[in-house]
Amino acid sequence: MRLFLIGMPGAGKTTLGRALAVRGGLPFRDLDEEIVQREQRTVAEIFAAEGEDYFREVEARVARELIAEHPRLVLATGGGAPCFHGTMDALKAAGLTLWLDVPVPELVARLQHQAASRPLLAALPDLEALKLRLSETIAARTGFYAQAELRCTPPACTTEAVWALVQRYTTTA
Ligand SMILES: Nc1ncnc2c1ncn2[C@@H]1O[C@H](COP(=O)(O)OP(=O)(O)OP(=O)(O)O)[C@@H](O)[C@H]1O
Ligand SMILES: O=C(O)C1=C[C@@H](O)[C@@H](O)[C@H](O)C1
Ligand SMILES: [Mg+2]
Repeated sequence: MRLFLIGMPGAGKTTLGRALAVRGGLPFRDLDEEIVQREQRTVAEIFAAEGEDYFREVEARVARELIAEHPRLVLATGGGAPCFHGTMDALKAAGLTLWLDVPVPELVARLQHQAASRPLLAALPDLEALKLRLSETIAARTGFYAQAELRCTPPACTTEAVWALVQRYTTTA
């Protein structure tokens, strides 16, 4: 089986994805990390040198390559990945999608010290601006994220709770 974790930056896709892969004995990949490896530069460097459109093209291609390479997979996607180039449809066609739906105040608490390394959150003057940017981004993306078959929201996004959700879905679907 393939499980795709989607959601906002800071939602915990990488952290939970790794743990779920261990729990289920499945290979784990992180889409941002795969892009960085293949491009030999950071996400911030790609955005700065090539712009967002280029990043979205690479992201969409690498997502499809990972799907083709891995019949069994837990994939932590990038925050914007489902929203460009039909990738949400590609994920849904290839496996089970799970939306980590984390409220804005929690995202702010997690991201306030990390925003500088994230191109779409960098250069914001203060916490209010970060909050506004995250709220606007969620509003624009919810139409994609909400297409996921499964959704969890804290405090129910623990490894065991989500693994049980996945098991229930795969044995009844
Ligand atoms: N369940 C959790 N409770 C509290 N903090 C968490 C939880 N999961 C992750 N974090 C923290 O939130 C931050 C973001 O987590 P993580 O990198 O897993 O998110 P992500 O969704 O992969 O983000 P990105 O879109 O940037 O890749 C990290 O500092 C991580 O330690
Ligand atoms: O939310 C986004 O659009 C992004 C999230 C990160 O995972 C990276 O994919 C990149 O910084 C863009
Ligand atoms: Mg991540």
